[in-house]
Amino acid sequence: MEEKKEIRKKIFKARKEHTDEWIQKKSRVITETLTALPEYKEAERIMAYADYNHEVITRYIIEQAWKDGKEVAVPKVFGKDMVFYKLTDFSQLESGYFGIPEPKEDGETVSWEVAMMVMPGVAFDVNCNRVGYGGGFYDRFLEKHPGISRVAVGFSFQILSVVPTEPTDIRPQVIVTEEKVYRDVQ
Ligand SMILES: Nc1nc2c(c(=O)[nH]1)N(C=O)[C@@H](CNc1ccc(C(=O)N[C@@H](CCC(=O)O)C(=O)O)cc1)CN2
Ligand SMILES: Nc1ncnc2c1ncn2[C@@H]1O[C@H](COP(=O)(O)OP(=O)(O)OP(=O)(O)O)[C@@H](O)[C@H]1O
Repeated sequence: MEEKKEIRKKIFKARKEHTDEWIQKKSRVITETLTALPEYKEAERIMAYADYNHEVITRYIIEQAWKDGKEVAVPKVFGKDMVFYKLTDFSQLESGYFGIPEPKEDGETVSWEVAMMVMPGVAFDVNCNRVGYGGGFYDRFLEKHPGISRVAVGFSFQILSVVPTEPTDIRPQVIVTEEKVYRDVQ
């Protein structure tokens, strides 16, 4: 099995090689599939992320969630933790941790009742294991909030047959790619 470091390197390269147009087109397809899921329909608030560097674009999901009357929040990093602030307009984002767009600090935080998390990731496998940037931010956050439903988004080139796991990993229950929906059966 490949090490996480090598996996990250390989996927970052693949992400760079895809054009903006490809990333936009497939992100729209992912949005269509994600917003048809029961997890999305049942959620009153969507805990999204603000994409950078050819991650799945979340703008379309966020816009749809606003149209559907859902509350939207995105994370800001503080030390080893993330705080989710309510997002009502993209102008509330500024460049933050490692250049990731983050909400300004004076925003309103949200509750995590009846919420769905849109999880980013670098690589996944068919059993819904996930490799992120290596900060452990999502594992730490989700450990404290087990009631939040977990839906990851990624492109099909990010799905590998097996990725390394750790005991602290918290798997998404669903992964949506432009080609397929993976559901955790374990
Ligand atoms: N858009 C987005 N926001 C997010 C995440 C994410 O995956 N995507 N996170 C998910 O946890 C958190 C930030 N986590 C991060 C953890 C480490 C690095 C980091 O070390 N980046 C370096 C090196 C990358 C590498 O080569 O491994 C860099 O960008 O230079 C970045 C983000 C919260 N916000
Ligand atoms: N609940 C937790 N409590 C303490 N440490 C944790 C917890 N979850 C993960 N960690 C630690 O965080 C580090 C990074 O974890 P991991 O490689 O799984 O990150 P990742 O899922 O790739 O990153 P991210 O969630 O930020 O995208 C590991 O050393 C791991 O032991």
